[in-house]
Amino acid sequence: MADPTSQLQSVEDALAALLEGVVPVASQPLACAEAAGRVLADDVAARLDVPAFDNSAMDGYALRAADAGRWLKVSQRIAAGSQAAPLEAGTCARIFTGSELPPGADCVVMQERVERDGDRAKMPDGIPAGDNVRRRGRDVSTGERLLAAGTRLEAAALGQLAGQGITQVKVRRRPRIALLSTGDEIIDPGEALAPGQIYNSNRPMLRRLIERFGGEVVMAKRVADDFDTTCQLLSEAAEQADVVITTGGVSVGEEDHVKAALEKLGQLDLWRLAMRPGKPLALGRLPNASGEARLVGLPGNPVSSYVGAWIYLRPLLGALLGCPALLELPKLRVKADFTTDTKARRHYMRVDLRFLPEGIIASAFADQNSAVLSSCVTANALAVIPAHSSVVPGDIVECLWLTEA
Ligand SMILES: Nc1nc2c(c(=O)[nH]1)N[C@H]1C(S)=C(S)[C@@H](COP(=O)(O)OP(=O)(O)OC[C@H]3O[C@@H](n4cnc5c(N)ncnc54)[C@H](O)[C@@H]3O)O[C@H]1N2
Ligand code: MOO
Repeated sequence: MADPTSQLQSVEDALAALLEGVVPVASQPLACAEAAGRVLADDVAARLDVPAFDNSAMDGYALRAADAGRWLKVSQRIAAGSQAAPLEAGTCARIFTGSELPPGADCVVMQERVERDGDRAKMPDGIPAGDNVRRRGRDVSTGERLLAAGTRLEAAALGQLAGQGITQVKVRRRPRIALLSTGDEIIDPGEALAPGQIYNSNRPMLRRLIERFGGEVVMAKRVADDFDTTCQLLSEAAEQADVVITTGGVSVGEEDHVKAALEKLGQLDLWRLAMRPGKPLALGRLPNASGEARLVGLPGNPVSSYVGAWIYLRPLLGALLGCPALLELPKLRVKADFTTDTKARRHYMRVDLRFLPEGIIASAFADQNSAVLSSCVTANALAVIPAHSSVVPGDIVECLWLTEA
């Protein structure tokens, strides 16, 4: 009998097939106030120097370094937001953090180091020129690239845009995702559970991951275990979405119709992978009015869907968004505290990375079965255990950190 693992495809081949020919989706102008989490479509150039003028890093006194060590008259007070007058020779200026440095001054001394007597102040010795001065353009110079195309607009990037007075940017539209849940046994929370039925845990789980990866779910339907219905809903989904995701129905059972429907309507690129969980995962294309939608057929077992989403949907959304940070999960090499061995499939084990003073330790969830979703709830990484290998406590394993970008 033929070895059932002999035709398994590698994860690398599957990723290459999945990303082959994928181009970023169209862009749209969007108010910065609405743009958190979105991906920049174009580079953004700085239109201002930041800081816009030389200013003080401390509350204290501005002076010429050459006047250090002397009693100086306090000739002006420069509050933040006001314009400084040139500094008269042999005097100092009372200044505050962020206030403009007066022309002529070249350093600032913090007030704790200064003795004050009426309108005079005693400066400490040996203040180097430039001390406590934040030079114009130190952070950003006009014309330079402020943010690169493909940047995900998170907190610091939104701050950078606001710092330039920018109110609108061009972002990629959110890739549209259709989520089809196959299986006659699947019902939605809120409905009464009959014997043999189970609730649809994959749909809300994948919806959340898709949102974290920058996509939006435009269609979410259940598909009965029936070939014609599967064909009809796959066609409908392909018209509405950039990516059609199915869960379940990709294995070898008589009620598994996704693969056959895909072969009838479009093209099956790849099926059956040398990974655990996720062996029956199917990748393909469905024609639609604008060309084609990609199909990712995730296995029904919740852990297989969850892991498949991190390994395949995250990079696919990265390619559709033109966002390099989403293409690959960050890798860490850390010490394992568990024992395992693998057969013909690479194992993506759900692990908890514990950040201890002595280093990072990967602890594996005890039950790694692909139907046990509890293993994903606290896992913050996947330990990648190569096929035909074994691990004992203390071994170094490669882990993929489960972070959205
Ligand atoms: N004879 C074989 N049987 C199976 C094989 C095989 O190689 N030969 N592979 C097994 C592996 S590995 C996996 S993974 C599963 C995946 O099968 P399907 O993708 O066809 O998924 P289903 O059979 O439809 O469902 C599997 C399992 O998951 C539950 N499920 C499905 N959808 C949901 C949902 N939305 N929410 C919660 N749970 C869901 C479903 O009830 C089943 O228990 O096939 C093995 N079999
Ligand atoms: O490939 Mo399956 O996902 O191991 O249960």
